[in-house]
Amino acid sequence: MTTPAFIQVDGLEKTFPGPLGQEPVTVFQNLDFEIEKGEFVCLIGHSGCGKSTILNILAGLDAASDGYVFMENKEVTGPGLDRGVVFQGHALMPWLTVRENVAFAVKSRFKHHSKDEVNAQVEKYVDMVGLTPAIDKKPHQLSGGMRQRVGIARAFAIEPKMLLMDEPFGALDALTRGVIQDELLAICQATNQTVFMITHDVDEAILLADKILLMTNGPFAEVAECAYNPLTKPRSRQEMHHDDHYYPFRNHLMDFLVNGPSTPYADKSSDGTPPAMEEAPRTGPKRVVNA
Ligand SMILES: Nc1ncnc2c1ncn2[C@@H]1O[C@H](COP(=O)(O)OP(=O)(O)OP(=O)(O)O)[C@@H](O)[C@H]1O
Repeated sequence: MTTPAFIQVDGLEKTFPGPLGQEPVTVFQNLDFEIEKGEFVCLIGHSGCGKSTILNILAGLDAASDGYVFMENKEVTGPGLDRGVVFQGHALMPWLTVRENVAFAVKSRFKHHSKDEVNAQVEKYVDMVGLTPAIDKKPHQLSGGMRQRVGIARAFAIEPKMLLMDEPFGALDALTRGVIQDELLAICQATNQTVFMITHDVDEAILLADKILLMTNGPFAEVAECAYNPLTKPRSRQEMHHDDHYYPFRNHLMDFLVNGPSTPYADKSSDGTPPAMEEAPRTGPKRVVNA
């Protein structure tokens, strides 16, 4: 008998009631996928295909219309502190300092921790995201990137079995985004964290994910492909474009987003070598031959 995956999603479907007098809308259907412990999974797909709804169902914040989510063989039926969620808007409490915001989550998760234990836990994770100098500041005294880091520290500080992130870096400038991606990668590698993350950024997915779920457009969206990241680990933003798989894999993901599903990446090269680059269409001017 095979051991069930850490997260098992079976036949997930979500139908929302339509606006007054209109038919209900099935946003996605027949979703089946698995997440192994310690795996980093990214979900990509166009706006409206239901990515946030899926994440909310995994978090237990929304209910599926059909199908199931199991975590460690137990059905997910509501929110729980075994799952940490990071949204695009960091959702910090503005009247609390960084320390107090993170401590609030730690105290809810570890009810029997002493004051010193809570403090130690808070300081460990605030330090991990490089915010020790700002630990006693309030959110309005921080930049957007710093606030997002607090959200990440808070989610990690409860030591969740699974971290769920909905476009956590979507509102950040490219430089800050890169720095926090590197931090996230380092923390995930150090803690073997299981992560499910939504992103619109193909390079972010290639850098961070072990596997990438590719969703078709809604309504009736489905996961068309589960693409395993062929780039060797550890990956870095600075080096990953030198990996032979980078451009073929990136092109595959971009082609999916532009043209829809095609041959799965794994089937394009069965022997582990990168598939040959598809030749770009020749659009240059035709050579005029003088008669
Ligand atoms: N509570 C709701 N009631 C009715 N329709 C909803 C509700 N929540 C979401 N929807 C619809 O479900 C669809 C999927 O929404 P969702 O936010 O999950 O998509 P998404 O893929 O995350 O989009 P984006 O990439 O733009 O964030 C959208 O068409 C949205 O309008």
